[in-house]
Amino acid sequence: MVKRFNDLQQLNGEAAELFIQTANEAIAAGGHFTVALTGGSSPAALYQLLATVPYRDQVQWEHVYIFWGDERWVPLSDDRSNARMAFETLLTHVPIPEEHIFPMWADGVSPEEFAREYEQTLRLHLHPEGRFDLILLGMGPDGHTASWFPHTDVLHEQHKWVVGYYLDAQDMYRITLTVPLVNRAARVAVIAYGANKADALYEVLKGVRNSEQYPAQLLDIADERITWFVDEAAAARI
Ligand SMILES: O=C(O)[C@H](O)[C@@H](O)[C@H](O)[C@H](O)COP(=O)(O)O
Repeated sequence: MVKRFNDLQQLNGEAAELFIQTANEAIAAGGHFTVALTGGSSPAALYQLLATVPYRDQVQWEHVYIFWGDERWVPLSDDRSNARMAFETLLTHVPIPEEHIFPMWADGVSPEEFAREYEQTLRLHLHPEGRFDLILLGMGPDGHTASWFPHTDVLHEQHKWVVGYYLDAQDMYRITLTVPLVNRAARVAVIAYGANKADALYEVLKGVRNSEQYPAQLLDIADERITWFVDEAAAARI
């Protein structure tokens, strides 16, 4: 479903409520909550909100396990790191055990080998079939999500859960969860706001099927399991 907001504070408030509700349901049902965070700039305000009262006190952080949907292959100290942004806005401000946080970065290993190791870690923590309780995503102006960039091979990966690959367009390696793993999640929340997302949002939600060009079209899960949190500027064409 698509939730449209005039006000970003309200958008982030409702996204925070979804995070909290999903966490509490998962913890009540199975004792822990597995979530993959997104990077980019859009989720920063949501993460800051989750780190503040009253939201922060509504999550049993000791039962939360943090992964990432994708990452730029850079050290955690690099200001391009998605993990760094999450630590600065959320993870250092809530009582989550350090051993419950799994950044997509390691020194001294290739991105490809890291991806294989990260997949093994996921197999230890996710429900047997590899189902996250929640995956947070953003969407680029080009219609990419996670690190599913247009015309890349990762769009066609149907077996691996995690892939590390060199992204020519950005001259950097990326680590990303794959399409089948994301589409298996119990819930997905996509945060996309700003006028620069309007064309891509139209193509992804209403346009002709062209997932090579608009990879977020690959988010092919039942409507009640995915929520798009968009502002009116991004929703101008839908
Ligand atoms: O590593 C990344 O860049 C993100 O994971 C990426 O998929 C992001 O969600 C989109 O690029 C939107 O980014 P903005 O929120 O900054 O527009």
